[in-house]
Amino acid sequence: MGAICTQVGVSSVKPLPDRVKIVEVGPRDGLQNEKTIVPVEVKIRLIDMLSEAGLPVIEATSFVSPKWVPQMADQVEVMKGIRRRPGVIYPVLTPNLKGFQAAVKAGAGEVAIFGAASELFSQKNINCSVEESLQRFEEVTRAAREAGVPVRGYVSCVLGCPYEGKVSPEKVAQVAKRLYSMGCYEISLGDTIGVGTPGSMCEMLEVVSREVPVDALAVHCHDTYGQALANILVALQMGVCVVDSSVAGLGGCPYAHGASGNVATEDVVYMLHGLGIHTGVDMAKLMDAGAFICQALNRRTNSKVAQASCKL
Ligand SMILES: CC(C)(COP(=O)([O-])OP(=O)([O-])OC[C@H]1O[C@@H](n2cnc3c(N)ncnc32)[C@H](O)[C@@H]1OP(=O)([O-])[O-])[C@@H](O)C(=O)NCCC(=O)NCCSC(=O)C[C@@](C)(O)CC(=O)[O-]
Repeated sequence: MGAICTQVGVSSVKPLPDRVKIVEVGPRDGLQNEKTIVPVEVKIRLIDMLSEAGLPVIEATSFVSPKWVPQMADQVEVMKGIRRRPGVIYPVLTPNLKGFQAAVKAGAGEVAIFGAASELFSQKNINCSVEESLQRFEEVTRAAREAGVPVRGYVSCVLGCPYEGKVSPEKVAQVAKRLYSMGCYEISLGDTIGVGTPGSMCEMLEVVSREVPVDALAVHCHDTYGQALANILVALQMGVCVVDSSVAGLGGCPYAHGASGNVATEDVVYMLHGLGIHTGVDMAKLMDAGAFICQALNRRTNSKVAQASCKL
């Protein structure tokens, strides 16, 4: 794999972008796995602090079954309680038509559908095969088109699966292409369990970008093995300009046992600003949001930048 990637890397390295869009997933991916129900006022306050910090996209909640993910059962209250800042997008997860209809009714202006490149993960996460999930997503994208609602698509397990192990880049490309063809404007490639390395990220992106234009791709890295920032940097070098992250590094998928949090937004912003890349994010306000949610959860931050700043 190393040899393949060295070749790919040389031919694919692009100048770093001037600007990167950060998709903040903390209120959804960050909180969905919390065992104790987080009060709705805390979720609303967190989302409002993140919008005040300049995050352009904040994934607010999920319209999934409350039996599957009890932490997201207050989705309607969250959507009604947030102070919508002009220009900020607040997407929500919708696994099927029922979720889509509920999301629109609650005022969602954008939704995300979430598939996987692994059969077993798809079964555990949304109780259906990959093919069945794509058929459900066709229904959602059709309804979304009629309602004028933009749809983002996720592919999970792009660099490895907690149940199947290695996942082929070709399978990732196939699912990403289907989501893109059905109308998703952006495809977020999820390293759900954080096992990827710059080598496997590079190889996967090379294969996927043959099927989906690179400017429609985002990366969504969990930091289980401490590789997330390195993987993001490689993705930027390959032309990706959209990065998902979670304030304070909160999170993990309830159906991906052992997966740690997403890469911390503070750490991504620190790296990007250090590279001279514009994000529109105010680091001080972002740190306040991280401190707020860590205090509310009685949790130490997973952000290295926030940890270092506390020592100053
Ligand atoms: C997809 C289902 C619903 C299938 O679940 P199912 O049990 O197969 O669904 P069903 O159609 O047989 O319905 C069963 C019950 O669920 C209800 N139901 C059905 N749909 C909905 C809905 N939308 N909202 C609310 N309720 C719903 C439905 O009405 C029924 O209620 P009952 O009659 O028993 O009272 C379920 O498996 C589910 O909700 N899964 C969600 C799992 C989830 O949220 N996982 C975490 C997000 S993915 C992730 O974190 C990865 C990501 C995106 O971050 C990227 C990465 O890191 O890789």
